[in-house]
Amino acid sequence: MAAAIMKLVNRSSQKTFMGQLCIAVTAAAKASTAGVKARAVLPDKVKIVEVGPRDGLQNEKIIVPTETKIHLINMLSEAGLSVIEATSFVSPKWVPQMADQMEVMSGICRKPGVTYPVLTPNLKGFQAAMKAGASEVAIFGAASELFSKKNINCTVDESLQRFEEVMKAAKEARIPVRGYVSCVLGCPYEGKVAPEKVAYVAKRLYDMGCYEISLGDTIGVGTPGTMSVMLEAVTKEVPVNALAVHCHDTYGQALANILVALQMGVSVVDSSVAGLGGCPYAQGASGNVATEDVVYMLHGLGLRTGVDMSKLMDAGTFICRTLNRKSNSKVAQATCKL
Ligand SMILES: CC(C)(COP(=O)([O-])OP(=O)([O-])OC[C@H]1O[C@@H](n2cnc3c(N)ncnc32)[C@H](O)[C@@H]1OP(=O)([O-])[O-])[C@@H](O)C(=O)NCCC(=O)NCCSC(=O)C[C@@](C)(O)CC(=O)[O-]
Repeated sequence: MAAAIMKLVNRSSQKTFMGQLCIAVTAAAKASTAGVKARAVLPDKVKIVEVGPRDGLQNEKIIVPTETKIHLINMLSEAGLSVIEATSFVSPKWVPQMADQMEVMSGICRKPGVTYPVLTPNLKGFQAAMKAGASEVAIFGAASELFSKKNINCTVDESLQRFEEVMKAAKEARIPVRGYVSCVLGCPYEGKVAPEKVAYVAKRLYDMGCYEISLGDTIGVGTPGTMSVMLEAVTKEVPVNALAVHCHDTYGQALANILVALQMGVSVVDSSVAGLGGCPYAQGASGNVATEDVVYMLHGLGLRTGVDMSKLMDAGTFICRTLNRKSNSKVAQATCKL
């Protein structure tokens, strides 16, 4: 597949290359997964869910000042991102980096038309999020028992029971709820994860009322082949227009995996500015795919995102300079916006 792609690079403009890369990736996915049908047509608009301020920053070793978080979120909304996951209402003993949830929520400049979802693992988190004025929340489960235990200290079925309580309260308060399924393409503790288990958890979250299910390759081990097999299983249970993909880039496969998901009808992509992040309960997992790289690919494919690349790059530069770290975005590296 690499040779085929290089051939295409040599004789194509960037836009044509992206189109042809689509075809090459589809061919590879088809070859490795008998029976998988990729859609010929890509969505014309893709919603990006920016998770940098939460998924990205939760893993930073040094506590990031609240003012920095607020400034980053405001820069991201100015860049045209319409969904920015702002923080999480989890136990500060488990994730100290998110202990300033209240201050972050009260400090950000809420731009009309932008939503700022927050993670809520249980009713306590949901109630705190309501006090902070959150207008959307996310519950987060896993397709792996061991990961569930390490991340939220309960089994998958226990977590689903907790989420029912959150859903009930959210319905009463008319708050939309997004659902996450972690470890959809592999688990740091259990290894392989069955696509049927992913489909089971995704369906449970969808049936209890989540309007969107984000499928997380938490440790970034997926490939276009495993992504298409997993999506094939999940789309039998959950409508594709209610799915999002959330790819970490540990093995450099995230953009290819996203492309396969788009071809299979997914039109919501999670990403993190400057590729910040990792999960504190998944050692060795790298950050999310960089938002800059996703936007570059999508715009190259002629798809609309509503994101202003230049302002997005400024947000990436700001957070990298402030944290004194190198951007994981290839686009930022290529254009020296570091
Ligand atoms: C779920 C719990 C709380 C269970 O933790 P627990 O210890 O089992 O909870 P508990 O109910 O026994 O309570 C223990 C203490 O925590 C407090 N507590 C209880 N709930 C809350 C709350 N909501 N907010 C604040 N405090 C809370 C509670 O009040 C009590 O306080 P104490 O009496 O000891 O002083 C804990 O395991 C936790 O906070 N886990 C969060 C882990 C986390 O945030 N992980 C990262 C996010 S997931 C992720 O990154 C993956 C994702 C979404 O990005 C997708 C992907 O990449 O795959």
